[in-house]
Amino acid sequence: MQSTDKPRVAVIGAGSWGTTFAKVLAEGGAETVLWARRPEVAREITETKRNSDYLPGINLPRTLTASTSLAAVLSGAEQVYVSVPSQTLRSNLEAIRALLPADVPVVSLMKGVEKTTGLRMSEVLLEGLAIDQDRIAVASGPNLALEIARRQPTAAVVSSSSADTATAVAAVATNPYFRSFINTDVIGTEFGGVLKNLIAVAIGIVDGVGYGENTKASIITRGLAEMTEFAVSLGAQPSTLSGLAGLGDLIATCQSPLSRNNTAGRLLGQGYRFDEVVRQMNQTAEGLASVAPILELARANGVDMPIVGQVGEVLAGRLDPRNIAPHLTETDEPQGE
Ligand SMILES: NC(=O)c1ccc[n+]([C@@H]2O[C@H](COP(=O)([O-])OP(=O)(O)OC[C@H]3O[C@@H](n4cnc5c(N)ncnc54)[C@H](O)[C@@H]3O)[C@@H](O)[C@H]2O)c1
Ligand SMILES: O=P(O)(O)OC[C@H](O)CO
Repeated sequence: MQSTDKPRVAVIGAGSWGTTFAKVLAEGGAETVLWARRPEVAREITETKRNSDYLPGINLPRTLTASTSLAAVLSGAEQVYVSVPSQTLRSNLEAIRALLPADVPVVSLMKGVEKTTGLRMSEVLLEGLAIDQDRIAVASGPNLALEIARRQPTAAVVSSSSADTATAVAAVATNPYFRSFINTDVIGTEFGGVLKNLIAVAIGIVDGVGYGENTKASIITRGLAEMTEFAVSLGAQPSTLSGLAGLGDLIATCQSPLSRNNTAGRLLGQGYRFDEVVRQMNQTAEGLASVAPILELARANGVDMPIVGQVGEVLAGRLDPRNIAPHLTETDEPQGE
């Protein structure tokens, strides 16, 4: 990155999180430009400093502008942040690849896995952009967009196989109300964000059914054990799963009505079918698409995921949501905690 006081950064995706992260970067001092898919969204952000569809009531920084031109947004960017729905990343990268400035860090803000391949978002970035792995970073943590857009104090973690890249990104993605820590455990950081969504769907389901705090605490606690076993089996450090990207995000997502995954679960628990829930959600609930590929990876690695498995059964319409709670283990045999 050039050593200017105001680095120029690009954010791809003007939904809730892309817009909020752009606000974080701009309020940390970066010259920030957002890429929006829809012209009316780009116009509203640039002209009225609002993104009313995604962040109602939030005033965006005066310096923040948006455009539908990827070339204009990426030109001169010293860091690039990507926040589109995970299932659309690969096709978005086809347009980004030729326009990406040389040698700049590319940061995934996403929390899903690709349904067709089971790949994490940093792996899709690696394939789709054909850049050095050390240029790729991911940012994750207990980061509900609307709270951060309201400048409520929050921490995140930036992870890259290169500590230098993680440090450079965290230095820019920090402001008085948003603090970025760093680590080099990309696998643990990404899987933390993906897996907590699935547990949040389970929590939403039992909430919708009407079960109380004991049920939810049991699912959160056993869910963290399930998340940790899965992620460690795929190469994560256990400590990452007890950090911001694991436990931290699990707490935020499971207890907040702002969470789309939690909301989707609640609708399922109230008796709506999967297709009805998808129709009602007008924002991305990543967990719904990640269940199947995560269960596939778990099977391939010999990991039991009873809670995520039950979520999959509810989504498929094979399990009554009221029966999800007792299924915290694969068998009725007593097990060590
Ligand atoms: N919203 C949050 O609180 C939050 C926080 C942390 C991480 N995330 C993650 O950020 C990612 C983006 O989530 P979000 O909340 O911004 O979602 P969103 O639904 O609010 O916005 C998604 C954005 O991607 C754009 N997009 C680009 N290409 C698209 C395509 N082909 N199809 C559909 N939309 C396309 C949409 O126009 C929209 O602006 C997800 O992986 C999510 O898990 C979200
Ligand atoms: O709204 P959700 O469920 O996608 O969760 C948002 C963030 O990931 C919380 O950290």
